[in-house]
Amino acid sequence: MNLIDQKFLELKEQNKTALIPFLTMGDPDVETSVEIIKELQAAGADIIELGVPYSDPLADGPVIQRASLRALQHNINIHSCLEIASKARQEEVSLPFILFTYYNPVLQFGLESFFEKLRENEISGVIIPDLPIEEDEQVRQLSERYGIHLVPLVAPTSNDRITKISKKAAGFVYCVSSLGVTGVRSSFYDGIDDFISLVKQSTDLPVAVGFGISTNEQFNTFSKICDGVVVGSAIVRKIEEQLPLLQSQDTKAKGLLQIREFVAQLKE
Ligand SMILES: O=P(O)(O)OC[C@@H](O)[C@@H](O)c1c[nH]c2ccccc12
Repeated sequence: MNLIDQKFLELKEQNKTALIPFLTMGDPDVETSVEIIKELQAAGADIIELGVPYSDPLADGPVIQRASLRALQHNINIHSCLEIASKARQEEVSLPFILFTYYNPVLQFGLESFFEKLRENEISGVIIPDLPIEEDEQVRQLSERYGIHLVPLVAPTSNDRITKISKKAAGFVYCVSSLGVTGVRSSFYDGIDDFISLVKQSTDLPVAVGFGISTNEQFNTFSKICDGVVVGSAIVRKIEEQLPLLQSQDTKAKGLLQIREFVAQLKE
């Protein structure tokens, strides 16, 4: 069974909601990303979105854009992200991984070898935000052949495409809570409850929500209506704040602890 399916089943039995952190791989470097992933597991994360930095992250706000720039200074690419995933596994991280990447790096890598490598490195899912369902047939066939869940995004403006997207979904359906780009928010799309219930009616798969979520209160609010909550920018911002501590061996542990404590309180 795919690790994502297994995780959602476990959480459903415990009547719990998945905490799904996103972080930009290689920010600030490969070794630190592996250490942060270990902290996320210790903090109670359930599934991790491993973000592949990209030069033109059109759906990302300033926090993730800055993280991508920092990572790209170290020439982080899909190969490095696979290396990070593999090293995290060697360090006893057993959580399901989802590779989050824009489509261009996948095309550069080669579609078939991309999925071969995902399977080799025990990555259970992939999210490609700029691959519309109308153009994803070849990617979908490969994802099914290699047993990697191609997790779709639905937005409040998806309307009549929600059913079409949900029918082809695998793993879970990712509801984007707001229009615009990623980034911490204090309010969300007006009518978000109706939007999420519409998505839940369109699929038997788990439904997760993301975009803008940064506090324990917001996590608890969404956990009443969703099976998973994605938190990206707030965690990437916490990493950014800790960079001075993370970059020195003497203070690295303190910086990692700050990240772990921030993530742990989201789900308390
Ligand atoms: O950063 P936020 O506002 O917490 O949203 C999650 C987001 O980071 C992550 O899922 C993601 C990162 N880049 C994206 C681009 C499109 C959709 C989603 C994403």
